[in-house]
Amino acid sequence: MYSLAVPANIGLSLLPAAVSESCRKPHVLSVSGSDSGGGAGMQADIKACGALGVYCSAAITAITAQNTTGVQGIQVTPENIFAMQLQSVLSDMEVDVVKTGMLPTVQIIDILRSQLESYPVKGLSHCMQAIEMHIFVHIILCFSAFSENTFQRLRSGLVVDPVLIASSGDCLTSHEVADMLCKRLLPLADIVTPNLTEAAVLSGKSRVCTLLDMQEAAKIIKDFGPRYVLVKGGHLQDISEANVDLLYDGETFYDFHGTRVETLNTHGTGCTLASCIAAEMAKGVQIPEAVKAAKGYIQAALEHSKNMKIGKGPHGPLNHFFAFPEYSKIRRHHLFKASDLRLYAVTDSGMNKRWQRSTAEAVRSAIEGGATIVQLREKEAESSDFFKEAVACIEVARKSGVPLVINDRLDIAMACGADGVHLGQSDLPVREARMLLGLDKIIGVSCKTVEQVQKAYEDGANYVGCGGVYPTNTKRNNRTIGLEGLYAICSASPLPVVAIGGINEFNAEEVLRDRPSTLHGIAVVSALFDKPVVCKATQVLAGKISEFFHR
Ligand SMILES: Cc1ncc(COP(=O)(O)OP(=O)(O)O)c(N)n1
Ligand SMILES: Cc1ncsc1CCOP(=O)(O)O
Ligand SMILES: [Mg+2]
Repeated sequence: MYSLAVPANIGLSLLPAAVSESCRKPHVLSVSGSDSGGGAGMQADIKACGALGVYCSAAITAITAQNTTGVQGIQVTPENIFAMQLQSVLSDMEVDVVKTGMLPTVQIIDILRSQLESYPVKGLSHCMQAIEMHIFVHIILCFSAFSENTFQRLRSGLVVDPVLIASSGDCLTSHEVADMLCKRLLPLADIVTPNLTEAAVLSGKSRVCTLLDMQEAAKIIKDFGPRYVLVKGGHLQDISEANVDLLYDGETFYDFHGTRVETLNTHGTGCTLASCIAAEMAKGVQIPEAVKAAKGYIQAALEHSKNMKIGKGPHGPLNHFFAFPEYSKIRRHHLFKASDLRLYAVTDSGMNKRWQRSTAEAVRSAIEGGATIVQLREKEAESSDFFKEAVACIEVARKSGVPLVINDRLDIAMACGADGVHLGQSDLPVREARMLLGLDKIIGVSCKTVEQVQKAYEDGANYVGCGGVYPTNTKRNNRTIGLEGLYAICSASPLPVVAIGGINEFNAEEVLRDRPSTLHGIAVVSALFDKPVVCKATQVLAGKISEFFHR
């Protein structure tokens, strides 16, 4: 089992990541009920996404009359206008992730399912194709494991919060609806997020009240087809286990520990958690990391809401915007963002020595000039020297909030507390590196083929380094794949890609002009470090590439 303590400030650290320079906003479509009290449902979804810098559109499934004392009334949205809301948004706007909340009737679920088939969101188109392919391959290969894997890994873009019972205890839907949810929606879902009561309903168990029950329920729910099941243990009987959420991917259970916050202002935490997961996914974050980030946000929101007084009832709402006044003061934590790849500086001590500067000085200059991430690449150094250099460079990078990763050497990365590691195909396997580094750290992988990219994705990498795009003297005996090779990989990649190899201020435009959407930047060695003034060289390159990231 994978154990993860969630630091209370992680939500805060996420917020600046939301202040994106790119004009295209990650987009979540919330399909949920309206809460007149403003604490849960659609209102919570929009606030949570907004707080994380993600655009949120809305298809309202029902209008509820609610306040801090409970639910006073429910009016289901007429089917035609519900369908029209979905159609309006999905036909016009680029939705990254659909997040569902209250789905009050089987008709509403049916409409949603068929609209998702007509207007597949990012990843769901793959899913639909994958279902067809799955059925086909299933027949051909007689239910082989291959077909199942193919089916599983091609999905993304749907978060299902199975809102069956309100936090006040009010029942919001019927068993018939729960059944429909399992059969029609869960097979499409990336993740489903039941609390203990919902996990019992979905799994058909009479009660889910221990960690073992949670595991059993997760396994049963997984069989309906979602890629991940997150059973939320907020109300576990055993107080020592309370606040443990279990994430299950069909093989491994990941447990996420939070610290209990003594507060009654908990209305809407389920909706908020699922929305945060959807928001992080919309930014390109992978699901286990999205869950961790979302838990961190909830924890911080609970902390900051405990003294808030809204309404006379027992369950007040969260303050979703707790960190806004703090915006300017918050230093970015190194939760990976694809935009970090924009101008990726890879050091070379040989070059820096030739120009008579230490690696730390070179890193400082590259960051001053606009490098967005730094990789320390030492092919010859003794471990002790590499470690010392890494410590010095991390000190420099931390001051500016630019992430720093170590090339090849997981041991050095861990020992010096770097933000991550960049691994080649012959280095330690990514899956093992992820187990050792945990979910917070960045893992990049060098890939030259679509199969390598797919594996990197499955094993938990954050990004892919792809090249050599052009011939280079910096890395000998390295096959050049050209722009076509790069773009072929980008178009098949579920991960953000950075291009590397022979890129400089003269050809960067060519690489980025018609870039596929998964190509998030360029990585360079000699174009920065084989120059007399690193800061100037970085500024020039940053200037050349900036226009391609302001669409
Ligand atoms: C961003 C980035 N992409 C690719 C590489 C190459 O890594 P690898 O293939 O392991 O080769 P070495 O750099 O270790 O020689 C990279 N370093 N960075
Ligand atoms: C490390 C690496 N991996 C593929 S090409 C390359 C070298 C890139 O160096 P340069 O930017 O000087 O061509
Ligand atoms: Mg390597």
